[in-house]
Amino acid sequence: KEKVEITKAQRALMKVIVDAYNRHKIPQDVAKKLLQDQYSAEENFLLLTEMATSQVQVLVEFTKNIPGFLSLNHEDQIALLKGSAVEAMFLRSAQVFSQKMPNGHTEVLEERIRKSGISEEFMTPMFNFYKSIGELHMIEEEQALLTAITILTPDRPFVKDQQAVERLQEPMLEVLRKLCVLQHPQEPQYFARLLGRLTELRTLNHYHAEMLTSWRMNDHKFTPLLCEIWDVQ
Ligand SMILES: Cc1cc(OCc2c(-c3c(Cl)cncc3Cl)noc2C(C)C)ccc1-c1ccc2c(C(=O)O)cn(C)c2c1
Repeated sequence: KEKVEITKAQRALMKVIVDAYNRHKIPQDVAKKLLQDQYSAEENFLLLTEMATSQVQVLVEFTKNIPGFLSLNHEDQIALLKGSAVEAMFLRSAQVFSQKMPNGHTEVLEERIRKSGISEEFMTPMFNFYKSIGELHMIEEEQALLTAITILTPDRPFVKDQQAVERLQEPMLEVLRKLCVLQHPQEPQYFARLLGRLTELRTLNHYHAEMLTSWRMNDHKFTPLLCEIWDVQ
């Protein structure tokens, strides 16, 4: 039986990531807007666009706190953010869903997503993903590390120095592997299940590109920040 122990250095790395993850969240006044009572498809789209824009800002701040990220080549920093934004946002919105947000936000959020001009064919994989994340009952350390690992994916488009990104991602994967063994001793496959979610996330990129196209076809406007990070307009 392998004796798994998280070293002091690994615990320090985990603390930096979790603190950054907890520090950077969508401001409450933005999240609260979900509860306002207009429910038209237009209103829902505008609210979700505001959420997404706020979430991108949160994501950029979180990423800047990942040890070593700011030492990467600047173009690679941009390539990693652009390449991982949708996945990190699906991961965050899935975690928010499964945490059963306070006072019924979850139902309201689901209602707004279902009525924002997203076609049925994208709803199913999206809510299946939300469900599969919910079933994992991740602790916040796992959520924070999984988000950092998603951002530090070396084979994003246009990344020049993939080895430099691998050198940052590998220690995160090792800490997460040990954490999973310690947190879920009765489930040796838990770490593999977490990594399986990252594969599922990649498929959502494809659906999301189609969602953007169909929104744009119906003349929906995005914010400058979303246009920049998602290469639209
Ligand atoms: C819930 C959502 C949706 C969202 O994006 C909304 C969108 C998406 C899309 C879709 Cl629908 C689902 N998943 C990922 C994408 Cl990226 N694709 O396009 C859009 C807009 C532009 C219409 C962005 C962000 C949040 C979000 C994130 C965190 C929190 C949070 C907390 O951290 O405490 C509290 N609340 C209410 C949150 C809401």
